[in-house]
Amino acid sequence: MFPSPLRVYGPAESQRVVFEDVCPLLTSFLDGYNVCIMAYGQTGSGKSFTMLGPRCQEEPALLSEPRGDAGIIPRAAAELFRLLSEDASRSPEVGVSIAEVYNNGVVDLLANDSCRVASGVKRQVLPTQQGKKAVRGLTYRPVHSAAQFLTLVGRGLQLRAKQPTAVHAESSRSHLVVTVTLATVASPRRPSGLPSTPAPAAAPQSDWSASTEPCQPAPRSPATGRRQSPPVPLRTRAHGLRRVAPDPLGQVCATLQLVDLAGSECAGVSGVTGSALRETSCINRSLAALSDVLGALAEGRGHIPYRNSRLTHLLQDALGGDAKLQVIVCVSPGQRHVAETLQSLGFGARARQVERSCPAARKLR
Ligand SMILES: Nc1ncnc2c1ncn2[C@@H]1O[C@H](COP(=O)(O)OP(=O)(O)OP(=O)(O)O)[C@@H](O)[C@H]1O
Repeated sequence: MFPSPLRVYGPAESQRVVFEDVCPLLTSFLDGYNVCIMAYGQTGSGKSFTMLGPRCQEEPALLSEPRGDAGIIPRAAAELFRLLSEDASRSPEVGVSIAEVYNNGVVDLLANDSCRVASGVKRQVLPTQQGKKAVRGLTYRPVHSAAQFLTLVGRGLQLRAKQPTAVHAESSRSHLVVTVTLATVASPRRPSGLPSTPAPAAAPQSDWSASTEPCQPAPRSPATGRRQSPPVPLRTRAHGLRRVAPDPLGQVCATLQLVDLAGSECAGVSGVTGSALRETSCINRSLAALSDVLGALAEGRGHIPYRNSRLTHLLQDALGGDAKLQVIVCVSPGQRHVAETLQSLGFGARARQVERSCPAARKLR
């Protein structure tokens, strides 16, 4: 077992600093690895702030040039398209789908109803022919810029379930999963200036089987000056993680999942009743199922209970497959939250025992 690095961000640390540690995973994604970055923590502890930024749900579109308190998703969108623009040898197709897990159902947040009005549509998680998990019928939109990407995220957020509680006036009542798909034609890297590879015609089905292609040395980011290889030791080369293999047509399709989990909460403290109480119960059960899955993976158990909740079923390939997983645990420093904070840190410790994980802890400012 390789110990995973643990980074604690204090209350004064900026969103930029947090993103600097996430940034190398984008290079991994471009290099053909599947990646999942998720924020976990009690309600009101700063998960949406970390992943999206402040008051994001009120914005029609998130800024494509991230500034100030912009979170991981807008920064990742900008960095992704910046990196893509730097390499003329790639002719990628980038696509986005956005789903929420609400009351143990998967809802497509980019779907339109029969009148072409944006409305969440329930979907099912089903196995693919490759034995992976996919959401059948999930809307997939090609994007060509960070601005397009973030317009879609803004649109999805308009539909995301929210509910004021005694703890948090804008509490998210669902787990948000933004999936970015990057389809490229597999070819050796070539110096820029040479003719580029033709773009794939359509979003391909992913194939997560193994490849033995060696990794390229990563360049330094002009933004941060840091080398953009993944933080070591994530479960990477040394741990046997592999890039996505090309399909028979030579296409590589890697996925980046950006997950803003709903917050764990004590119904007695958040004061919810009626339908909100049902939401709380579903949120807590799905988070417990997530913790159980990580525990089973950490212990190397033969049976991993992915199917105990829609959340773990949806994230099965990221949790137990060949993805690089980064968990950011958000905690509130207040004394009255100590029980929830300990529970969240316990979750982080559990995630850390899974060889692939690289949890970081974050305090609310
Ligand atoms: N690091 C931070 N600096 C400044 N403000 C923050 C920080 N983290 C969170 N906040 C603020 O705290 C409030 C709660 O944060 P946020 O909405 O991200 O919580 P959450 O964990 O997503 O909650 P829930 O699970 O209930 O949706 C928001 O007003 C947010 O802007």
